[in-house]
Amino acid sequence: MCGIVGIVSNGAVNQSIYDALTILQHRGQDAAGIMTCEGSQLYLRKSNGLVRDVFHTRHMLRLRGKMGIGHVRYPTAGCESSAEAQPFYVNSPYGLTLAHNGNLVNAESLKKNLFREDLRHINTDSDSEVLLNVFAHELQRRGKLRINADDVFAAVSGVHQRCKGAYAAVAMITGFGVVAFRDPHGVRPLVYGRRKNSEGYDYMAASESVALDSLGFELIDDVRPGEAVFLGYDGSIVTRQCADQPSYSPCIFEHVYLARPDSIIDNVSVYKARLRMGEALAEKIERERPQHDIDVVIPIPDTSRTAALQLANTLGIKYREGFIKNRYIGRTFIMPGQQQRKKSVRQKLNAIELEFRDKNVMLVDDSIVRGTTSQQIIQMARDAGARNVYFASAAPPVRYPNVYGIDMPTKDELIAHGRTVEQIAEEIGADWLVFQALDDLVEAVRKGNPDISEFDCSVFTGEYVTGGVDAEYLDHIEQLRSDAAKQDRRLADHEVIELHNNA
Ligand SMILES: O=P(O)(O)OC[C@H]1O[C@H](OP(=O)(O)OP(=O)(O)O)[C@H](O)[C@@H]1O
Ligand SMILES: NC(=O)CC[C@H](N)C(=O)O
Ligand SMILES: [Mg+2]
Repeated sequence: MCGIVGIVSNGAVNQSIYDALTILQHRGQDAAGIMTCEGSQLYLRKSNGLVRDVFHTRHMLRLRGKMGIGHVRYPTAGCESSAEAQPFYVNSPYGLTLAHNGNLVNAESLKKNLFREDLRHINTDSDSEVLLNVFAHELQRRGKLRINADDVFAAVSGVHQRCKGAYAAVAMITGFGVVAFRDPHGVRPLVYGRRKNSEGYDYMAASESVALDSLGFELIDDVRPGEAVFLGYDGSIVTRQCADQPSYSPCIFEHVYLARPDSIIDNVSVYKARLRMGEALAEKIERERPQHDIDVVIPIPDTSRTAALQLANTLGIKYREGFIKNRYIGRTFIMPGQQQRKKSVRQKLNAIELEFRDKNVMLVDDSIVRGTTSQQIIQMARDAGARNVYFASAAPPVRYPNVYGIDMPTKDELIAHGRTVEQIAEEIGADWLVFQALDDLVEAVRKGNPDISEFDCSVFTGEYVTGGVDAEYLDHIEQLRSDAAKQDRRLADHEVIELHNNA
């Protein structure tokens, strides 16, 4: 889950793209990049770090032009080198750049085909560079010096035929426009909107609607699964369905954890979905333990707050902010290494003792993935004097790897994999553990938009909506992306062989 944005305006876009990336920062904390276009010239700045660290005034001044794309990265393929920060660039045809959220599951075979058949060289292990080159090849096949929106849509159709997996992307065609497109299952989110300018409208496509809101854009619509939205350099906008058989099957984990609560994804308010998750979980608690002795409900900040609040309301129990979050520490789950994640929980959260002493506390989190947070937080609650520590997860047990843009590729790193609920409770040290039922989670989200035919629930079920994910593939990514493999790569020297970058 990276964050992407593309803007076409009648004035400079550098500051708007920067602001949008800051708002999407929760989707990727490892690297950031902006590419802008002025006439036939492209300007790029990308590097590892948070948005505020990557772009200094001198970079911003050089990012000229009234059209551009941006990216915040949470790597799920390749390595963490700044050379794999995005946007990516390829010079032919026309000078193309691309920013991608998601993960291709057939990147390796595509890479071979690109080399053998399309005569294209890929310089990194990033699947996003593959995606860009497939798009480039499909556009090149049109064989035109001057293209129109139909050519762009035909190229997106070509991408849909060749690429498998999850991709929400913005691609910029030098001097011509920005196209935003989403894979035929719509796994990762993408919305677009407009803002009035002196001549017409500025257009923006972004991962989440909160980026539109904050910059004064009104939401037009979601980019539908398989659809492409072309934002012309001349201020025009055209949309087209480019997939033969699109199906609405977005990732449910966006609603559990990834997205901001103030976003609306596929017409579902994330905030309301989380409230409904809290309500359903409270009802399950009442069914399973009508005689419970919970004194107080305490969320584990940040993401679980919304669900925990409604859980407490439904149970009719006090809701208390017993943990205070250090606002300067980012999200721990999307940090690159387990050591860093472990250390960050303690730096990030601190208990207010009076909310715990001699009480039966119910801690609520949105999900338990590796168990890093829950293990430590339960101990902190005990250290603060809690009599009993109960734990509720607003999502079902996460038992299977994600292959669509969330970096949890190794089943053995998941605390719920191969364990019963009782065993998980023992592992994390909870006196009682309760998980949301999958049907209740699906219902909580679907209620916001009954047109969604199914959700990608693969982390809970092991069923992958796009197909193309078999045991061999899962073994392969496990070897590439386990914590141990990543640690080895981190120690290796990453020479940055890059095209021009505004350092
Ligand atoms: O079981 P784990 O592997 O610890 O993963 C799950 C935890 O990680 C996330 O929090 P995070 O700190 O990333 O972000 P938040 O502040 O948005 O809750 C999530 O909200 C859970 O608290
Ligand atoms: N989380 C994502 O969306 C990652 C995008 C891409 N696969 C990368 O690793 O850079
Ligand atoms: Mg959390």
